[in-house]
Amino acid sequence: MTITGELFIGNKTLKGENGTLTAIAAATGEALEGAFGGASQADLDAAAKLAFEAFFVYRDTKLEERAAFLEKAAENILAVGDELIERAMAESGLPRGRLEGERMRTVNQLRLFARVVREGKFQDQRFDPADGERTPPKPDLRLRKVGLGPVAVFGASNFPLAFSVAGGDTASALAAGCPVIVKAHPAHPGTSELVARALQKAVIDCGMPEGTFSMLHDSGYEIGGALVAHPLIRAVGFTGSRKGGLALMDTAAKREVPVPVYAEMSAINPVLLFPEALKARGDKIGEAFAASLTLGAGQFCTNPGLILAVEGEALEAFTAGAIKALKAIPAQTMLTPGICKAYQDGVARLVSHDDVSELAEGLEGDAYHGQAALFETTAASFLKDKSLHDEVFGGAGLIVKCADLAELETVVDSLEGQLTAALHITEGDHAAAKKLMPKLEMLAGRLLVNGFGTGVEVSPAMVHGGPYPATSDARTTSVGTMAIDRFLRPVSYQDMPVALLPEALQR
Ligand SMILES: NC(=O)C1=CN([C@@H]2O[C@H](COP(=O)(O)OP(=O)(O)OC[C@H]3O[C@@H](n4cnc5c(N)ncnc54)[C@H](OP(=O)(O)O)[C@@H]3O)[C@@H](O)[C@H]2O)C=CC1
Ligand SMILES: O=C(O)CCC(=O)C(=O)O
Repeated sequence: MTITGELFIGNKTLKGENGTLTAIAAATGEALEGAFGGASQADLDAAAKLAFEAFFVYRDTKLEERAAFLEKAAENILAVGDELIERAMAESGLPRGRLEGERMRTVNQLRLFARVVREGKFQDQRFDPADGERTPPKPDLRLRKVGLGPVAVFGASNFPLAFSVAGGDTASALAAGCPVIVKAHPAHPGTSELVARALQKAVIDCGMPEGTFSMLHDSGYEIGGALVAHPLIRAVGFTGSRKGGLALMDTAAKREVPVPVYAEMSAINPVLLFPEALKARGDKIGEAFAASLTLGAGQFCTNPGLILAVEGEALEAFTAGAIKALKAIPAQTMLTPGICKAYQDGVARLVSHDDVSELAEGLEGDAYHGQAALFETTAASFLKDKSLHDEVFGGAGLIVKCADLAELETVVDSLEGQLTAALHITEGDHAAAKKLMPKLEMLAGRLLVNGFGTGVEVSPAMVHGGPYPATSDARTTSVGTMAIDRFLRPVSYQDMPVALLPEALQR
């Protein structure tokens, strides 16, 4: 398939004329096939108008039809074939195996939401009958949840498939009955085009209203901001930097009618190593940590960037295991030259920090590669300098040595909201771990034992979220079936004649 560089506005495609964006090969910095035309305000208005009109039809589609549409989208993505993987590899620098896995995660995520739609429980229908005998008399009340309206989705740079055009935000919004306008991420515009074509075809194949899906490219910041500000947009899904998420939250809050922005932003995902676990298998945990830290060049928001443990011989065994493993890990291509530069700057800040020691580096690589790095500091230094709490997006980890478990708890208390917190324990650590549980529940959206948070399972019981700044709203998740709740709101019907009730509430 030729990459046309076009915008997807409802069922049409057209070349945007508001500047041009070029796709860059992550490994070489060279231009790839396709010049992508940036959307204008008029293009955005056209997509938003179609989405708003489509909403009134799409929200009332039969659940079976909506589910079949999501399944068709999954089928069409698979039908793009290897071209999708090849293009995503070139644009992101991520390896084939990872992208093939990510494609199946994306497809299965759409299929999972199809099952959620078919089941219908997300509508949360409630019936509370009238009671005229009660004092005061009680009205007949019925409730169901409805879609919020058109949703803007910002694709993520680090997951060109599972968190982008047809990723979790899009799948959950479409499942909720909300049309979607995607702002493609400039790191993978060609991949975005191939997926957008599959989604647009699914809309047409399944006879969904035109405007159920659109996708725009932005040659600067202008259209992304204007999309969030657009009065016909009713919610926003975003995965990316804290700076970007905050800017979009600010735009949404300043609208005449503010709308929710579900932003998944930065995290350093603390890993707590408890004494008995360290004694039993410190070196093995160290090796596993090095592997998780450097997965996908460390470009995961769930990356385990912070190790907390009590200093001593057992911690040294962990550190030795991690150093040995890390030194053998090849540098990997990073997603974009900009992300690579930000990573190198972050590492350089740690290298030159007076209170931080560099323990090891991974193998050296080429210009656009991220070289893994491991650092250590003391709890006192970490508590003193808040800049050490900042995410370094990539394969850099920081070990914080604590005098005892009480000091480790003080460090936990000092942390910002996180996506995950991992505990490495044996049975002998249970009492110490249990004591920390209430604090950890306050800290993170997902608590996990004897593992690392990278690789989020798409499940009904998953929370991929957490207190600010991990996300903009700790009550939600961006992965798993509960993600649908972000794009729904409840409506109550009081003493409504049956003829006026939505079909699902007529009984
Ligand atoms: N924790 C995490 O999960 C992740 C963190 N990051 C962090 O983000 C850094 C940059 O990566 P990137 O993925 O580009 O993330 P960004 O947050 O910079 O960008 C994400 C998306 O939001 C858009 N955007 C950002 N700021 C604005 C704004 N003010 N107005 C309108 N649109 C905006 C971008 O558009 P455009 O680029 O067209 O301007 C892009 O489409 C990384 O180095 C890393 O630190 C990145 C990915 C995931
Ligand atoms: O670990 C994962 O599978 C998902 C990570 C993620 O959401 C992200 O890096 O943006």
